[in-house]
Amino acid sequence: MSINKAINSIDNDRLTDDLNRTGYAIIPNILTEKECDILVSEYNHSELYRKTVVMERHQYGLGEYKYFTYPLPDVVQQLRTGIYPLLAPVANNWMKVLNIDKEFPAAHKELVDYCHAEGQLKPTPLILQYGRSGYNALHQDLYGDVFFPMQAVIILSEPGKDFEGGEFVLVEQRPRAQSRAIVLKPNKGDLLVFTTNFRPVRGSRGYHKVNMRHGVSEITDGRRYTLGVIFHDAK
Ligand SMILES: O=C(O)CCC(=O)C(=O)O
Ligand SMILES: [Fe+2]
Repeated sequence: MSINKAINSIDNDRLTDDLNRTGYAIIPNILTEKECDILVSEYNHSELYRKTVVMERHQYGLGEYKYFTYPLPDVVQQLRTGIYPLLAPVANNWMKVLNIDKEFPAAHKELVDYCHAEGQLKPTPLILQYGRSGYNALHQDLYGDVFFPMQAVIILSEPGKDFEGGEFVLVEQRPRAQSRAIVLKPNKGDLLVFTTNFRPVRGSRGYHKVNMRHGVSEITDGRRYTLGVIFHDAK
């Protein structure tokens, strides 16, 4: 199945409902095994990337990631432009219920144009690699004043076969309450959409902001690769 076909067959109502209820959604089988394997096999093709980050040097965790350069590989470009239009209406509704005067454009190209006009020129999609003992500390991916409130990852390795451990962790910082952890185990090729910084939650006096951070628990064995798709560009 082509990526466009996979994206077209997403159940949009369910995606919207999951995001509104929980701040995340898992969409199975967006990439084929082969598409995942190709991205992994190109991890050492240095011409595809603009920057490599060794995570332990910044205390981001243990592992390494590389930001793609423009033009993005076709698969990454298709995912970024294909998924965005499904998420923009959800993001706009989030801003509306939180009384934030912000509207995201319907097409991804317009969001990129806006980022570029604000001096955020660098592409943010990335590929991450963690070996045994690797992990990703809880964080948010904000790269400037312009940011889209949701992002996506695709797991490129098979849990239980290519690696053990390495769960995807979301932590919800509830206002005036203790934080709540959510542990997710997507399969190879699955797309996981999640909240980048905050989402609306309905309380007794209307909606309030709930802050979310994400990370990856320790990889206890093997090697785990992921593709990260962030919709805004970076300063
Ligand atoms: O490796 C992961 O699952 C998390 C990657 C990540 O932090 C990101 O794509 O922003
Ligand atoms: Fe991240």
